[in-house]
Amino acid sequence: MTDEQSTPKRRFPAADIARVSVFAALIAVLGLPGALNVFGDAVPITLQTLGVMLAGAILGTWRSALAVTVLLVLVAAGLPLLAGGRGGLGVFTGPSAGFLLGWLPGAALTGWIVERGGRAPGTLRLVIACLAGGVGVVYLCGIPVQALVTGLSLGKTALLSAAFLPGDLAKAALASIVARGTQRAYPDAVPAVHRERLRAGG
Ligand SMILES: O=C(O)CCCC[C@@H]1SC[C@@H]2NC(=O)N[C@@H]21
Repeated sequence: MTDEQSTPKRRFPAADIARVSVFAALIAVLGLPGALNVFGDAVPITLQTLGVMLAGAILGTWRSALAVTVLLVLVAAGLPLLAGGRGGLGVFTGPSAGFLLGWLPGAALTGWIVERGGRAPGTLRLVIACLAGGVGVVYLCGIPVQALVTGLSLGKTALLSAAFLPGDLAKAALASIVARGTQRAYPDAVPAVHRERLRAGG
């Protein structure tokens, strides 16, 4: 019997715990440059969305969702891990709460598209994934909550959120380039389901 046959497969190997922790930490570190508040106190421009896209694109669906969950739990517990050194339960009732919570499904969808979505070749699939998850889903969760909390109309809030687009498009492009480089340099670091596609040239 080989070692592989005799050792029971762990549901969550140490390497995955390490990857999830590293990306939760990366999202936190990307908050260090600070928050740019273009609408007074409402929703800041932050580099942390780059970390969310990178987590989805490199870790895949479940691991990226877990990385964002770890970050959000630490934030809820009061750690000042959001851009500008914010944390605590209050941020989940503020104008940016929907965006913040949207990071979770946003990262997961990014990962899902990278792992399983469509037939688009590697880099294009990464760009589509980052745009759909890291921008589309995050805005879909964020804009209605911001409208509700601020009392502005949905249309006005959506219009205001257009200010995030140039930065978020640049982050999606950067995340795709970095993720593609990571896939090539460390094929064993990407989720198994996606590794098969990479081997097949996807
Ligand atoms: O720090 C927070 O309270 C959450 C910030 C959410 C920022 C949103 S995410 C999408 C959009 N892009 C940005 O750079 N900022 C907003």
